[in-house]
Amino acid sequence: MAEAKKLSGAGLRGQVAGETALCTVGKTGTGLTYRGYDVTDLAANAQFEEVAYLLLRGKLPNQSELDAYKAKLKSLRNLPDALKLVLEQIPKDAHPMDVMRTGCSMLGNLETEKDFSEQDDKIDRMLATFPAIITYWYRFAHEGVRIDTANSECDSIGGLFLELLHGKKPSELHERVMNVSLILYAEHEFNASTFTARVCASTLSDIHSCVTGAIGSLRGPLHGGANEAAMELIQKFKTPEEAEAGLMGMLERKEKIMGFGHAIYKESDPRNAIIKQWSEKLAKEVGDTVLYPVSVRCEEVMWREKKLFCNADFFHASAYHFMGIPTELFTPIFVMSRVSGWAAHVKEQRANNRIIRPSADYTGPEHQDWLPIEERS
Ligand SMILES: CC(=O)SCCNC(=O)CCNC(=O)[C@H](O)C(C)(C)COP(=O)(O)OP(=O)(O)OC[C@H]1O[C@@H](n2cnc3c(N)ncnc32)[C@H](O)[C@@H]1OP(=O)(O)O
Ligand SMILES: O=C([O-])CC(=O)C(=O)O
Repeated sequence: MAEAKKLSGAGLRGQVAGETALCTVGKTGTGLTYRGYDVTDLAANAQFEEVAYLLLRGKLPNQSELDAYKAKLKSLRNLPDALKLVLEQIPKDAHPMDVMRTGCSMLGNLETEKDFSEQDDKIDRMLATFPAIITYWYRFAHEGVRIDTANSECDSIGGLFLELLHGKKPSELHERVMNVSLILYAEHEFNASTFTARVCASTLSDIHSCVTGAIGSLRGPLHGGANEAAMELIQKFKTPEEAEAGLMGMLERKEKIMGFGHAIYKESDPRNAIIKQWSEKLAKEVGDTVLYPVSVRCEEVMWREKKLFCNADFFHASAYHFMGIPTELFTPIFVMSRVSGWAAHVKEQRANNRIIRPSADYTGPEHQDWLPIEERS
């Protein structure tokens, strides 16, 4: 009893809460695989759509399967008018993660999953429309423009997002970085948002409810929201020396440094080295002499002082910034990617379901006698 209490009080860390064939995280202190494929190989060679297919359909697609899958996703990019109307009501100062949550939920109202035989089509529709949902709202709220989300030039989901955001086809480099980023964020075993999706799925709820709940979990700064918090941090510093002094002060005051540390990895987050390389390339492209060196110094200081390493979020901040992406849209990009992992977990849960319902150790008062209202203090 006492042991169980200690464990549940500590965020269920180290407890096995189910089975998955989708992903391994940090098996050797580091390392990340999707259905047995190393994320480093996937990030170097695959397209995000290929990885989504792998997660959702169980195998890497051959060329004709990939072509057909991409064509299907491309054909699903239009937004229903009723969804556009809802997005147009959301204020400019709303948090874009709230927009994603509402957008997903509204899509579920308009195109409800009536039974699980529809799940693949509903999932593909979410993959195809999420970049459109966030950019439609963003451009309408900030510029008063109603963008056409259905007829963009880019084939890829990452390219589509940049094209809709900036109103022009992205460079090859930027489309490639978005592709890598979406691959890195696609799946991560029983992280908080995925676990949320699985708990919801275990009640036999619909796919939009599972994903809407997961978006809510991802929003927090201890999870997906850390990429935005990391951007706010590095933007405070003008030089690596300032960054070092600033971080030392924060550590002394026992403040959390966003973008560092991990619940599972003990040595490093393998996604960091990959996105860091791309951030460096982008820094060169834009002639940055501040944000990238500041980020590198933060990494050095955190390792030297605390043996804490950058997680996937830290160098994503500078990489996204160099591509002209507003900070508040960083976490919605995570959603565009992770919907593939969430949905794959929902499918896996449904295929072998039992309602997820753990127990709690009771820590409240023992029996209390009923008190009539006039006798209460
Ligand atoms: C894609 C993702 O979602 S990755 C995670 C993104 N989140 C962040 O970057 C937020 C910052 N990081 C954190 O808050 C944590 O490291 C988490 C939430 C990721 C993991 O939390 P936990 O598993 O509870 O951390 P863990 O048990 O390893 O912490 C060990 C110690 O390091 C400290 N620590 C961990 N991360 C940090 C950090 N980023 N900054 C300062 N100290 C930290 C903890 O406070 C704890 O100290 P204590 O023993 O004195 O209490
Ligand atoms: O696994 C976790 O706890 C958080 C994480 O890195 C992710 O979801 O990508």
